[in-house]
Amino acid sequence: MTEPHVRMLIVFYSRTGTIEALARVAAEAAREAGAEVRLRRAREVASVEDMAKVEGWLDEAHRQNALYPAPTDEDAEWADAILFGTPSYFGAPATELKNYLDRLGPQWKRGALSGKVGGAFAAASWPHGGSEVVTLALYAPMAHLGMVILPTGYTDDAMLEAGSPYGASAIVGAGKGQPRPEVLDAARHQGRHTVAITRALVRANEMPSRNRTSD
Ligand SMILES: Cc1cc2nc3c(=O)[nH]c(=O)nc-3n(C[C@H](O)[C@H](O)[C@H](O)COP(=O)(O)O)c2cc1C
Repeated sequence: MTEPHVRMLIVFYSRTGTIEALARVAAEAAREAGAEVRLRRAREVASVEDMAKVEGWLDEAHRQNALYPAPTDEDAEWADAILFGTPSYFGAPATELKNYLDRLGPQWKRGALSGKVGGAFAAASWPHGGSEVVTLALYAPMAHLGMVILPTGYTDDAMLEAGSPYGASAIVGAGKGQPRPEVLDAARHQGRHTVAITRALVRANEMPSRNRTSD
């Protein structure tokens, strides 16, 4: 039997590269599992003047924005599965990512995302710095959009080592740098797992937004 084609959108916001690293390996693993992946970085909403007050922010934004297109509403409609990645900012998801979600009103109205698989992953400086909270916070908009929320659970040892039952999660500490290999494994697992479950729904013809014939 031919495997159904799975389309995955990964939308992330990352200021210093941690979430970017998780998003990249999740995308890589999803592609290896046969999915077509669009990797998109939500754009800044702060003014250039305010960004300039934070060391390195503008440089990182330029670097990452040259690599990843901004997410569009068409990306969300195209996808069968969407993974959202965000840092914890005072225990809440990044405004930049939320701003993308907040532009999906027309899609919500048409039920255009209903039945699509959704998941989230996060990063924080400290073990209790909010990575689980922000992952769960993203479940609410996914529910409003009618998505099939997919936690990772402990479906792989990688989630015991470095994830949470909700999704991959990086603790970066005071310094910056690449996430630990265990964290990258958890993100890879989340990418693969999301493709497997999405593929099953596509195969079962349980992807309402794919079957829609008119608005
Ligand atoms: C405005 C702001 C608020 C933050 N609040 C928290 C926090 O409440 N708890 C925490 O552990 N880390 C906090 N951090 C650290 C970020 O979560 C951390 O730098 C981020 O997860 C790294 O991801 P990135 O490299 O993808 O940007 C905050 C960072 C910023 C800029």
